Amino acid sequence: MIEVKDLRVDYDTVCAVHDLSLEVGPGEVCGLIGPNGAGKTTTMRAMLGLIEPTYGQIHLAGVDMRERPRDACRVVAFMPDFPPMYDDLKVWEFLDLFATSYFIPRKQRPGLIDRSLELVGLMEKKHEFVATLSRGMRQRVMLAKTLIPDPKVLLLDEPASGVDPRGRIDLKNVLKRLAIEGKTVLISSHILAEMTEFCTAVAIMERGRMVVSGTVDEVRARVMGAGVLVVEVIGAEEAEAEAALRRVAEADPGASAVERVNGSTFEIPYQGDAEQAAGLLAELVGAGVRVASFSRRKEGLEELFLKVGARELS
Ligand SMILES: Nc1ncnc2c1ncn2[C@@H]1O[C@H](COP(=O)(O)OP(=O)(O)OP(=O)(O)O)[C@@H](O)[C@H]1O
Repeated sequence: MIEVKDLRVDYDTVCAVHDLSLEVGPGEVCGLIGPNGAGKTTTMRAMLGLIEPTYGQIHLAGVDMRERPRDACRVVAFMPDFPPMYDDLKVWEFLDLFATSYFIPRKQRPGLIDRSLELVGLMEKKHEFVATLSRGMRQRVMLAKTLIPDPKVLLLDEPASGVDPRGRIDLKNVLKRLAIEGKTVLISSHILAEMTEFCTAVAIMERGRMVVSGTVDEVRARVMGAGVLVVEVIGAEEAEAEAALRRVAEADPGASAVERVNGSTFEIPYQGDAEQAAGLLAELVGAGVRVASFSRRKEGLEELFLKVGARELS
């Protein structure tokens, strides 16, 4: 678990992080999102104990980074965006080198190396030279290296940059597995669209401040307000269907006025959650509305970020 409270970091005359608070729970993958210079790297460096904050509290898996930095460093691992790699080593040798530097006894190393290679889906490359790997594979080897000491908290700086779509799917699957194992993952990025694929939570920063944070759905609801239900009814009974649709939907406390977007397709601004939307669908069908399709349209993080940015600037 990551708990940051009222963090401030100054570089001489520049205040890079202002009174920032953030909580990320176990099993969560949180995207730390912001434009260049927002303060993402500074926040991560403070969390790793590499920069002394001006003030503020940082707890990683319950350990106070400022009071017990050595213990905190044992529970956290970091993957930088362009990590140095040793091309003339084989993948397993590269991992063995790091396992040695973590003081892992020789007998335990092969098992740990295999486990982390399996987690990132690169077992078949174990005996290949690092030089022969693609950018995406190198990222995954770095991730395997980061996983060797079995950290509870992972900080990943731009892990998807330069990785092709196949590599991103692999990364997404790895992150899912880490979340299932109960790890707490914080990923910094300014590639917003990709974060929608990877993250269960987001923390949006601008000019050193946290603009909004929470699970993707919470942030979406807070920033964007209602989601929208898109309902298509079968055309033949359109007029009747429309009347029934309006009657049922407008009685639902989560719904606002029904709007026809074209022919037989309607949009309903909707505050309710998935459970309530399912209830509304059942009611529509029960009232005889012949529903051809029913979906919840959610805004992507990119729209969210634009909206937050616009609000911040206004
Ligand atoms: N060593 C430093 N000395 C002085 N100012 C710095 C230093 N490092 C960063 N800054 C400033 O602190 C602010 C936050 O920078 P930071 O690198 O944390 O942002 P970022 O969100 O990680 O940006 P990017 O996406 O470009 O990596 C910026 O205004 C930057 O110019």
